[in-house]
Amino acid sequence: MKIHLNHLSMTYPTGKQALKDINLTLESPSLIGLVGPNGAGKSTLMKLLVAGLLPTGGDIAIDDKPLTKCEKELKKKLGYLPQDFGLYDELTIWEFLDYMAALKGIRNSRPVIEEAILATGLEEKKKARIKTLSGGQRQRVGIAQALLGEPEFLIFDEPTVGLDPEERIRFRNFFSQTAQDKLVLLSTHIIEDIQSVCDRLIVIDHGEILFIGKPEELILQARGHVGVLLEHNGDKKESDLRIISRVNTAEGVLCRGVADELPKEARSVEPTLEDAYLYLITQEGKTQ
Ligand SMILES: Nc1ncnc2c1ncn2[C@@H]1O[C@H](COP(=O)(O)OP(=O)(O)OP(=O)(O)O)[C@@H](O)[C@H]1O
Repeated sequence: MKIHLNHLSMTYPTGKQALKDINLTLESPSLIGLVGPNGAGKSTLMKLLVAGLLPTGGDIAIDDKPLTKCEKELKKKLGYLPQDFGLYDELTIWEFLDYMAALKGIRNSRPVIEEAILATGLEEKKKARIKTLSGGQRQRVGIAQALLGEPEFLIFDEPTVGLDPEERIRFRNFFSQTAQDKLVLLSTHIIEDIQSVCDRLIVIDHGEILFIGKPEELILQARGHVGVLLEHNGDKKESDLRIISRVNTAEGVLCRGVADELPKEARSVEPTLEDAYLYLITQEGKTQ
């Protein structure tokens, strides 16, 4: 499956331009991480991809056909977990998935539902009412409904929000397994979630793409721009380093930060993906 976004723009009726001239090709199989700060335009991009919104400029092509001409076909191949996904509290997991399968037009839904329940580890809970589930279990139900009918293209908008670290690890592994033969697009602002699993990364901010490439390529861009320095007790030095974390140590507070040019008191360190992402975002902030 190949999805091509051609000069895509979206301006809401309020006048807010949420996406500006996006050009992008997504191809299966791959697991693509879409990252950006709050309000960057991630959800808008996902809604356009599922034809939940119509772009105000440009177009989207699915396997070289305009999305406007193959919306039905796309919906059959699509699994989508929106950010604000409502569940029917009074239904059991099974009943809810049965209902979603009917909406998707899936015939003989029993084996399909069983498979989605198995994939999300919900076997023991399948007869439980949704209102009795934990946040992580509810999120799993959302993912299970996206998986119904073996979709080729999966979109998960902030799937790990509100989950505990253990659940997040479980989901990460799950996404990388799922993406082996599909196109999976995962939006998040938690870099850790995509660090080890995505083969491609798209960073957006203020409706524009700042980076497309492999996570290692983003890390390379930040080499020489990430440093640490010790802040002795009570001595908060003014520095050009934009601090991104502080850790208490026996010698004082160890600050980690990014800068175009590292101050001489800072020691250069190997960037993590999160450092590299924050460096990119701060660079962009300067040109705004
Ligand atoms: N229906 C709407 N009408 C007007 N403006 C909107 C609408 N939906 C989103 N926006 C604005 O468009 C911009 C992009 O929003 P979007 O929800 O796509 O960002 P996001 O990256 O998904 O953010 P978050 O991580 O906070 O969900 C924001 O400034 C937002 O306020």
